[in-house]
This record gives sequence, structure tokens and C-alpha cells, in this order.
Amino acid sequence: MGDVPTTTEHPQQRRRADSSPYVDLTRAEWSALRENTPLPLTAEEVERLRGLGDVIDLDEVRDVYLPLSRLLNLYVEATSRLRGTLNTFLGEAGDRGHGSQPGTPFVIGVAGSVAVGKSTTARLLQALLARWPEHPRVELVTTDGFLLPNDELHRRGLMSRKGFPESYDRRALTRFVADVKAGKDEVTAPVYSHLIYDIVPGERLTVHRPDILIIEGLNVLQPALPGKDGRTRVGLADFFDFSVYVDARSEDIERWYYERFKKLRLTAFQDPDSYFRRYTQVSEEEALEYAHRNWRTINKPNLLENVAPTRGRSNLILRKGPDHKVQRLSLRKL
Ligand SMILES: Nc1ncnc2c1ncn2[C@@H]1O[C@H](COP(=O)(O)OP(=O)(O)O)[C@@H](O)[C@H]1O
Ligand SMILES: CC(C)(COP(=O)(O)O)[C@@H](O)C(=O)NCCC(=O)O
Repeated sequence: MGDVPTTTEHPQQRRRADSSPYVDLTRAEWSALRENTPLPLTAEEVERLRGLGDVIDLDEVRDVYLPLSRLLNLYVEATSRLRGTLNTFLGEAGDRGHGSQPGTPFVIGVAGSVAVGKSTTARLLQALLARWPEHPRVELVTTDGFLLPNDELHRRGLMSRKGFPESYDRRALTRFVADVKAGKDEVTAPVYSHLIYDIVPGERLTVHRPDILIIEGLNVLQPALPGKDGRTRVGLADFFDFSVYVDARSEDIERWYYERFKKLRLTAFQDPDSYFRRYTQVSEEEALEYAHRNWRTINKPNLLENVAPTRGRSNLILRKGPDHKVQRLSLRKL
């Protein structure tokens, strides 16, 4: 694996020039920033939010996610004040509907590789944010609902590119977030099932004017594609008020992917409806060959070509060590 560029080993990130837009913090420095924020989750609740294979406990929540929840609270307040200022500036024009609506949702993007633990991060944030004294309504949506259905992926020759930017209906995804942010009463999205490895026909999820929307997925920080006229379009990330990139060494993520695959083989894959049931009927070694191929030909190239290059667009980079625990953080300051 020596030739594999990892997602963490850029020397400039260890020692940054003063002009770097990021400030680097150790876990200890970051955890001190939680100040007196109380811990609103119990060990059992944390356990329920934990994804398969992720290691997360109350220490991790206290040291890593509480300071983040505090920072996000400050961001939400400041963003709301800024919107008020904009509406004041727009004055009457604002009254005629040109300004942003009061209560415009605060949108948070959570990005990172397959199997890095984005879902756990997003679920923890949702639970922590919902427990602020203001009790905001926090909705969490994953971008897999906007994958093209398998039939369509087959037609376009993209079945072995699942998770690559072109395997999504990116316009529908951007429209979905734009509609939520515009304050529409009900906005719906398609639903993806890991069980059938496909979009669930006819099923939609509905989002009703949340205070905060978390949108989690591999490619949420991808820049917009240029339009046919060559002009840049508005992209998904243009609607984000804050974004988090969950980072780890490629070698660690690969190991987590295989470990999760082995666990899924003993659990979810046993379901008769599982797309992966066939891997419960062969030896673990044979099943793992499929996982290795998937990592080598789909998830790793996607990580290196598409996902990791978006890391520098995020507001916060969480760097996990080999045990899934966050070791270092980089917070955008400029
Ligand atoms: N084949 C599968 N069957 C059932 N659940 C799966 C399968 N693959 C992934 N998952 C689950 O789906 C969620 C999203 O996984 P993934 O997209 O790899 O992101 P991440 O691990 O970064 O959250 C995780 O909770 C994972 O455990
Ligand atoms: C569904 C996914 C593309 C992730 O989608 P996301 O929610 O990040 O948009 C991914 O978990 C996946 O299934 N990738 C295909 C390759 C594989 O089976 O590992």
C-alpha cells in the first residue's frame, strides 16, 4: 500500500503557514472548547446511534462532538442575525419577498469516504443539536436517495461507479436542498435501501420545514457541474452554512470496510431480501474477495479522485486514528 496516497498525510497540514485558512487543533485543545456544555446523551443513546463497526463512546461525544455542537449553536445564531441584517438592508424589497424568510433552515453537510463513519457523525450531530434548549427540529437526509436506480445505472454503464458523482441525480439533489432552504412546507426525496442495494420504488421521505437540515453523503462537497453554456451552476455546497469532512487514512478506511462487510455478512446479509445474500452462502474468504474488488475498483478510486479532493472545501475536518477515534481537527478560520 506504500504507493497509495492517504487522505491525511499532507505535510502542509501538520505545520501550517499563517495564511492557511485552517487552524489545526489536537483533540485535547479542541475538547477544552466545550466549556461547560452539559452532555445531553446517555451511554445507551450513544450506543443506539453508533453505526456498525464505528467506535464511539461517551468520551468521544464529550471531547469531539460537544464542542462541535457548541460551535454550531454559535453559527446558527450568527447566521440568523446575518439574515436579519440582510432583510433590513433589503427593506421593503424584503417585504415583497426578496429577502430570505425568517426561519430559513441552517444546512450542514457531512462528507467523507464510504465506511469512514459519516452516518454516525451525522446521527450524533442530529441528536446533540436537537437537545439544545431551543429544541430545534433537526432533519437528517442521506444523499444515497438521489442515486440513480440500478436499472438506470445499468443503462448508462455506471453500475460499477455507484457512489461516483455521475451515479447521482445531482440536479434533483440540489433542488431538494434549495427547496428546503427556501422554506417550502413539504419537500420530498427518494429513498435508497442498502438491503436491496437500490432505490425503493415509490417510496419518498418528506421534510417539513426543519430548523436545521443535515445532509450526509460521499459527494456533498463536490463543486457544481458547469451548465451546457459553460457557465458555473449553483451547487449543493452553495447552500451549506457549515460542513464537516470525516477523514482518516485510506488504509484504515479500507480495513473498516472489510470489518463491516464481515459483520454485515453475519447480520443484514442473512435477510432473504438482501442483495448480498449470496455472500452468506460462500466461505468468508470468497465473500471477502468481492469486498476487496469493490474497494479496489469502486470505493478507493472514488475516495482518491472525487471525495478526498473536496476536503479543503469543508469548514471542519475531523481526522480519525486507526481506532476510529478523532485525533486531530482542522477548523476553517478564514
Ligand atoms: N450492504 C449493506 N447492508 C446494510 N447496511 C449497510 C451496507 N453497506 C453500508 N451499510 C450501512 O449504511 C450506512 C452508510 O454507509 P456508508 O455510505 O459506507 O457511510 P459511512 O460508513 O461513512 O456512514 C452505514 O450505517 C453502514 O453500516
Ligand atoms: C450507497 C453508497 C454509494 C453511499 O451513498 P451516499 O449516502 O454517501 O450518497 C455506498 O454505501 C455504496 O453502496 N457504494 C457502492 C460500492 C459498495 O457496495 O461498497
